[in-house]
Amino acid sequence: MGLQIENVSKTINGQQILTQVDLDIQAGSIVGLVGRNGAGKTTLMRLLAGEIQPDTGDIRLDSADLNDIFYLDTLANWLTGYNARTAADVLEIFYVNFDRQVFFDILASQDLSETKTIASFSKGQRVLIEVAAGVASGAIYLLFDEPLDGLDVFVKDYFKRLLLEVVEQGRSVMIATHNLTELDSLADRVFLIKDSEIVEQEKDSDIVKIQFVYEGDQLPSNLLEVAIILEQRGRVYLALVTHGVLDCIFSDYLTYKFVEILQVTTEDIFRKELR
Ligand SMILES: Nc1ncnc2c1ncn2[C@@H]1O[C@H](COP(=O)(O)OP(=O)(O)OP(=O)(O)O)[C@@H](O)[C@H]1O
Repeated sequence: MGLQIENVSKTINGQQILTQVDLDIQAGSIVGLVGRNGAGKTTLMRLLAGEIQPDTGDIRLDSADLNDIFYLDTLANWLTGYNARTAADVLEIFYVNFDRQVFFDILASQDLSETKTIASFSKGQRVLIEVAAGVASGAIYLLFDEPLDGLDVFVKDYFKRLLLEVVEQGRSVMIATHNLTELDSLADRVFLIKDSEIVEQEKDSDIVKIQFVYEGDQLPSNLLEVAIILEQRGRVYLALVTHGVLDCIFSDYLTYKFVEILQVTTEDIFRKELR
């Protein structure tokens, strides 16, 4: 069950964008897609939505119906000349299960007018209209490119609640984002695109984030070789290490003091993988 991508590669204008990508999106899950600017996140979404074709590989959908995927390519140009009512007329054509009531209820809950031209809404409000369209579309797979961009904290909270409702219905969401902190509280799985390849970020990886005070003048070279120092303030260090290194640090309690283990975030992994 789900949406499966197998061995997908894509070249655009001679540039290898994606190489042998394998990914599956299970029913009722939220998947995060991260990577540096230009890594290929939007390209992957366009492939999933059937807007462009892979050079090699397969994209398989359990229902075999591409209308089960909701994706709006360029938000800036999307239906901006319409208002919500006329946009709903267009969306109904594309998504056979589009539910106008759900669409208008979401807009009303956020005080967004049905008759105002979409172009005249703020950036964050337009994002919300896109999300409302996705939820109301009835599509099983919702692909959102930077949906957290420009949302204030209250709208973000509302967005998260909407996503949880979507997931409870057995539908799935893919979010491409640079907002790694928000992803931690949202995504069941996170995939990183790096050098045109995709890697799932293991939540239970061997990496540990620690904060400690080092009493010596300079961190020893054997630690520098294996640790990633995220931050240094005076003698206080924030670092990523493996469990094995942690054991050595704990055994040297005279020079390493106040060692505190902190939660590893997606942002930490991102920094580690891409440095
Ligand atoms: N139509 C196109 N013509 C030429 N190059 C393209 C085209 N579409 C994408 N690319 C290139 O493919 C690469 C990946 O672009 P893509 O938009 O998928 O990246 P992204 O990860 O979404 O980036 P960002 O985080 O900046 O939005 C970039 O180098 C981009 O220039």
